[in-house]
Amino acid sequence: MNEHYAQIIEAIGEDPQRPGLRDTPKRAAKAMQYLTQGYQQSLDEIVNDAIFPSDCSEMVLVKDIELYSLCEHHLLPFIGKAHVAYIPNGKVLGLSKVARIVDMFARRLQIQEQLTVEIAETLQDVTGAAGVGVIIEAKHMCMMMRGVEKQNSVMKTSAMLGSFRSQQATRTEFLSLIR
Ligand SMILES: Nc1nc2c(ncn2[C@@H]2O[C@H](COP(=O)(O)OP(=O)(O)OP(=O)(O)O)[C@@H](O)[C@H]2O)c(=O)[nH]1
Ligand SMILES: [Zn+2]
Repeated sequence: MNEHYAQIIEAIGEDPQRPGLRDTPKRAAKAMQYLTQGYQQSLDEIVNDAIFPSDCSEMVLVKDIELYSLCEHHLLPFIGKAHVAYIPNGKVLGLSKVARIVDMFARRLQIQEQLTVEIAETLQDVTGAAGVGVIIEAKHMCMMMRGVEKQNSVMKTSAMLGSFRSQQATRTEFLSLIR
């Protein structure tokens, strides 16, 4: 990856040998590896068996989980928040693991719709929940720094599974809790 970044720096008309840029390919490669570390992670490792028996059957919501992802079309960041809720069905998941699941999928090349669905389906698989709801609101640098250059538009996506899909009351509760 270092070599490729050096080529990109050259291709934009810069001198990869000038002092300020000499270590840039290495740094950029390291940063890119960090931003896409989700590919190296496995769900088992992330969840680490932090699934606990519980009688709770009320909604669990983790709101305002910040996320940083990369749009797969331009490799530019999209940045925002995820709100993740589920209705337990005999088991609850360690609180931090919800955010870890968000990060595992965000730290990949993504489109927001796919990211939203992947988080929802994974939480469903891991917990066997009666229902899962995920909403992501994000700003896309590819729409702000370039292209159509809209600074205030926010993309909102949702994925509703199980009772979040079939029961209006559950969906309404979720939406009112994140408001
Ligand atoms: N649905 C969806 N589209 C996205 C996402 N991130 C970026 N895009 C869009 O992907 C599209 C790619 O369109 P193209 O016409 O192939 O690329 P482009 O010429 O760079 O498009 P512009 O951004 O309109 O200049 C653009 O409309 C982007 O806004 C995302 O998460 N979800
Ligand atoms: Zn983009």
